[in-house]
Amino acid sequence: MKVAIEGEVRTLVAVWFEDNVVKIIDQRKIPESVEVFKARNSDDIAFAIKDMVVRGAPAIGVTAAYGLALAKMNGEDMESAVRKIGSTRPTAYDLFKAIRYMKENNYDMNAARRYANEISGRCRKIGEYGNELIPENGKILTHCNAGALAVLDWGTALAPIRFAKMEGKNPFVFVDETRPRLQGARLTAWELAQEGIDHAIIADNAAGFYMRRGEVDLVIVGADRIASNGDFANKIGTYEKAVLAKENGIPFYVAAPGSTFDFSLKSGDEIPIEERDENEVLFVNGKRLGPEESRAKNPAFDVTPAKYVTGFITEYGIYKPSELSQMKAKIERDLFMRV
Ligand SMILES: CSC[C@H]1O[C@H](OP(=O)(O)O)[C@H](O)[C@@H]1O
Repeated sequence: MKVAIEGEVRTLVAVWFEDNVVKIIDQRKIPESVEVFKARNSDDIAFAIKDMVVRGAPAIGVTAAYGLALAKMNGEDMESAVRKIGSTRPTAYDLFKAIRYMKENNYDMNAARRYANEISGRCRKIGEYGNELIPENGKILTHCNAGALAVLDWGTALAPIRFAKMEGKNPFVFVDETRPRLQGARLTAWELAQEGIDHAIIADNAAGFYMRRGEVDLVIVGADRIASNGDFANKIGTYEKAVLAKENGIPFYVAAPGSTFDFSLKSGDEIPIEERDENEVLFVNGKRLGPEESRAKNPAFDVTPAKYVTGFITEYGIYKPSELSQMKAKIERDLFMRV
């Protein structure tokens, strides 16, 4: 996807290292503007992840990788830098995978670049495999943003849709707006519009309406952490979409690279769920929605049991939840992934 960045038309990547700073597309500003947040140290990196300047499991991992390499370049105390970045957001497993990878590779900038390139290439494979699931004129529902902005360039859930578009299959996407931070309406819709992929933003509450009317061929979502048994955490609201898909006999797929799988967890009950500031729910664009007296609850993710998952689209292929042990074996033989 080509966009104007700092006055120059270039291929969009969510985060990169340039001019001795980590440059991050500021996702808080899209779709009004495309602005670059410049991180000069680990404090800036931690802020960018926590405040969702950058978000999306793989993109958080890549940002952490570049951020730790930057910290080492700056001569920072690395234990402190790791602690700061590692304590930003608890759910996305890619964050912890990236930290382990960088530690094993002495926080070297070339290792960060290698991490980024590996994630990008793996998500391209997700696109190739997932494309096989999309029929001609296929209608796909997705939740939140699992696109280039959540990864680097291809995305995860949007990667198969990009391949289907390139292959002339004319896909259509139902884009859940995804309250409260509206990653669907703001980010997924923006990515699809940039690439001329036909889509419609829908209220989160409207997904079941279209599923029951038989207008959705399949659901593809991203993930933040996937447990050994195939339970997975993803943006709040994913669980109810999965239940509705099963109720309506619609295939439900989860697209994620190996860096999102946490085989140390037996089930999704063990996945830490981030609670975010209540004001993300109480306010939209600075305007309070409810009365002053009202409080809000704001879990950023929910866990979907494996029984609702048709398959996981990964760089190794497509696996049913019951086949994840085969994928675990592949990861254990994968020099990059097995950290
Ligand atoms: C490709 S991972 C994207 C994943 O991350 C999002 O959460 P957040 O925007 O809070 O980082 C959401 O769960 C997406 O599916």
